[in-house]
Amino acid sequence: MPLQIYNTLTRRKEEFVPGTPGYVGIYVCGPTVYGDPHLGHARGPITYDVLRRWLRRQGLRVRFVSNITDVGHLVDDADEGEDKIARRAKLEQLEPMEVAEKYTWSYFDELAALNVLRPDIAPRATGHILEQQALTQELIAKGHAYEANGSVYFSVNSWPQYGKLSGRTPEDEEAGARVEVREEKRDPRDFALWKRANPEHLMRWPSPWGVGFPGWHIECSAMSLKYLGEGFDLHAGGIDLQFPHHEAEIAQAEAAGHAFARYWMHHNHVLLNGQKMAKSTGNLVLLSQLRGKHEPMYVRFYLLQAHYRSVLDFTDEGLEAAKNGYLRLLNAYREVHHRLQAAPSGHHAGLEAALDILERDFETALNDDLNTPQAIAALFAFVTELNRALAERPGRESLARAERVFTELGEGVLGLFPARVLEHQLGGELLEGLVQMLLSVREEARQNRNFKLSDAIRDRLIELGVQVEDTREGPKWKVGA
Ligand SMILES: Nc1ncnc2c1ncn2[C@@H]1O[C@H](COP(=O)(O)OP(=O)(O)OP(=O)(O)O)[C@@H](O)[C@H]1O
Ligand SMILES: [Zn+2]
Repeated sequence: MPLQIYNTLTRRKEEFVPGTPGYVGIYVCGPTVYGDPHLGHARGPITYDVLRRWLRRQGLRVRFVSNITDVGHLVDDADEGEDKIARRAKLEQLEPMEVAEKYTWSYFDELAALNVLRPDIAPRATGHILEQQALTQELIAKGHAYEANGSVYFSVNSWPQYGKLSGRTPEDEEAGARVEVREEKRDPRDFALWKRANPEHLMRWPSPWGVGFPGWHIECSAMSLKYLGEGFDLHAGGIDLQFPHHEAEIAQAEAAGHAFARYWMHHNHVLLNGQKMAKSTGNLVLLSQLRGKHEPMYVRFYLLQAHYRSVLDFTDEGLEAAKNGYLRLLNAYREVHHRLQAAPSGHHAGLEAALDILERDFETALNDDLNTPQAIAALFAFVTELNRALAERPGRESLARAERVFTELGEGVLGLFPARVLEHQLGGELLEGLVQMLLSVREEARQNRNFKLSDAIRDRLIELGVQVEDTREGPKWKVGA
């Protein structure tokens, strides 16, 4: 069965067919960069990273675009209030651009530690002011936007399709609209494309409507169309963005006459104590905190063990369990690698059959709306069969295939075994072997009453920071005091 994904636009699973054979364009809404990234911020990037790797494995060329919001996102997510970045700049006594730069890098650094591939293009909103103004002008020219006091608003009333993504009706909106509405809006549902800047507003640009700054939603319509073109394949983001952000993105693009994304994916939230993890509420676990305590691959594995469309309530115990599961897979991978070094030529029918099943089940799982928990379950089932086969000393050809499958599916698609982890493990093994070898030479020297040599070995190890303790079970060592 070919790849099916759940398309929020049609509310059902659909076969994913790229608009241009062989090529896929993906746009993912990135963060507003005014704070250190939390665990919730990693879920989308890891989900769409697996999708990207999976599509690449089918031989498709993927252009992956994910933006950085560095202007225009106001504190209350609506059209009033301070800019989130400008507010942080005041608090930290930095330039708004310094804030954006600082948190853009902390975001990318954390994602790199999680083995998330960098986007092909990571456009910043402030670098695309002209494109946003041009789209705003197209909307005014077509009668879907109007200027009022130096701001420009999208006229929701002029676009009956508004609501098609979220399924919200105008009645829902009227009822939900905030009471105090800016008088310059003709309809409470209208949203800003361009905002007049008050004198104290730091981030400001000239425009045909006076000095101001872009609204939050317009950046994504403008930048996705610029880099991926009309009717691009897939747009993704967190479920909280479905309304109003994505609804507005669609309206802006389509009302201006541009075909927009054909598939929409939304990942569900990571929760903490039952509430959405969010910067604005401070209900969060920072990725940097987790990195201080755990190997980042445990975190990646933890997130992939849940399906992206279900909520995930974070707990330390859950992460601990994920660590054990991850190590089970890693140890199996290492064991295969280790056995391969000295195995004689030969095939093992049981192992080959288990590999056939793994490849089939893994593919079925990912093609079913990126079912990563099921793909991981296929890996676990394989490891059980592998351990059984290993007791029968399988030959080189079968072991080599097992290693290749681990590399291609475990690392290539799920991104769970970067070279860093394997080298660390292999480096650790080598170190253990070398120190043990020195300690046994020292033991032998002692038995031969060659104390000069045994003391010299101990002293040299101490100089290198290796502490040796003689216990009843033999010498033990550790690094550090
Ligand atoms: N708890 C979460 N779980 C999953 N995805 C999240 C979570 N929080 C944010 N995201 C996603 O991360 C991306 C960046 O969002 P954003 O910068 O608005 O984060 P935020 O922490 O929710 O900020 P704020 O609290 O200011 O709204 C969006 O795609 C958003 O849906
Ligand atoms: Zn967006």
